[in-house]
Amino acid sequence: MTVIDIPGSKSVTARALFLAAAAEGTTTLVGPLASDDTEGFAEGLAVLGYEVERAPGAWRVRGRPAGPAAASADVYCRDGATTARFLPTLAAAGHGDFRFDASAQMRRRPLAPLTEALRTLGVDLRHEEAEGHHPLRIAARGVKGGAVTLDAGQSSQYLTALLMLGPLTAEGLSVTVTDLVSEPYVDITLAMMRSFGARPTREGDVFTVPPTGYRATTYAVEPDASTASYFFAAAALTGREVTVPGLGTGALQGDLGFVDVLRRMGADVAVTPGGTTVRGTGRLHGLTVNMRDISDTMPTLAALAPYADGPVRIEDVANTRVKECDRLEVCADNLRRLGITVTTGPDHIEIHPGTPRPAEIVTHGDHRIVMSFAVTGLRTPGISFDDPGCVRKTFPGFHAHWENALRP
Ligand SMILES: O=C(O)C1=C[C@@H](OP(=O)(O)O)[C@@H](O)[C@H](O)C1
Ligand SMILES: C=C(OP(=O)(O)O)C(=O)O
Repeated sequence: MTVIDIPGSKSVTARALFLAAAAEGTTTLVGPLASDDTEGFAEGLAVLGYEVERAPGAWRVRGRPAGPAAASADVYCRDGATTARFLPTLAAAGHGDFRFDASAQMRRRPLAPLTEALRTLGVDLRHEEAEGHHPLRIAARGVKGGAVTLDAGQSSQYLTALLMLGPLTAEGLSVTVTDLVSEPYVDITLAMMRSFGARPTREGDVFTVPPTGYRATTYAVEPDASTASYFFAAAALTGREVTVPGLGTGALQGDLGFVDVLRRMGADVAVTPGGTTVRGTGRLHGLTVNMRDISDTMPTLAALAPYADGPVRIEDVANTRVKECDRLEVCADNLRRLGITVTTGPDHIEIHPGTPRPAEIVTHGDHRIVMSFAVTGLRTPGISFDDPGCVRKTFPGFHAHWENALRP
């Protein structure tokens, strides 16, 4: 049995940083993820004037319920969509003149439903270049609150940002969603807001958040379930048994549901209060699966799929086209480089069984393309990457960890 220590969840760390910054008192995050995304978030907070202390394994944030200490700031959000969508929303609740920018990759990713909702709530927000994209400027004067309608069919992060803003408004917030992807991420948001003393509620498509503010706490960050998916897929492919402690029945992250896909394909899976174990059985069946809720694991499955005994069809993942790259086409293109037959449609990908041949994977700077095709590489020697270092976004130590844990 191989026990794998997986770094902290990116999604949980980003939310915890927002909530800690907005809370009354000082919060300690235990086991936060230290990676480009989350360090970028923490540095963004520091530029806004929050006190953030980062020691290995524990980060402390002194909350400022009134908002950023800086009267003006220029914040660079790097590649992180959580940073690029959550931080401007936090700043909007304060008072000051703030500019936000991001990497070329993040500048291409959409923002409009969130920034339109903020404007509806009275926030003075201006896109400097392309409408609905970074860079942007906010003249923050606090947010009164009220009711907004939101299309979160492209990204749940718009809704998460607005929900986390709710307790900081003067009168509370109500958000009606007309569409919603990646719904389990919203459950993470609601659960974590409650851990910081807020009282959000949901009735169908309507989310209501009273203006309670937040209270500091000590918050333990669970391991990252999307990162764990590569190690679980490795077990299913190679017949090993892999256990990830700390990610079990009580986990917040929907991406742990990836192990249900592996179970359907033939792997043995045990999810217990202490962690999750996947054991490969030698069977890997083809299947059709809807990954709308867990689309960060679509590339993991796509990279494993050639080894299944029938076609693997992944449906309802249109929004993977607006991630770090167009993941549907980039997965298809790389699988074709490996000699595999693939078709794509607007919201699906279908991969046929085959024997991958060695090739260089074109990563488009997408960490998940590297980590996913590392799974393919366990059975196909000679797979390389044009930019292996882009794993720094969520898992800087990936390559060493992978070699140590899984190479024979
Ligand atoms: O809220 C979050 O932490 C995230 C939500 C998901 O994004 P979308 O809602 O854009 O699918 C996910 O893909 C991303 O990695 C993290
Ligand atoms: C889509 C991702 O990241 P984000 O949207 O947070 O940049 C991801 O980590 O796969």
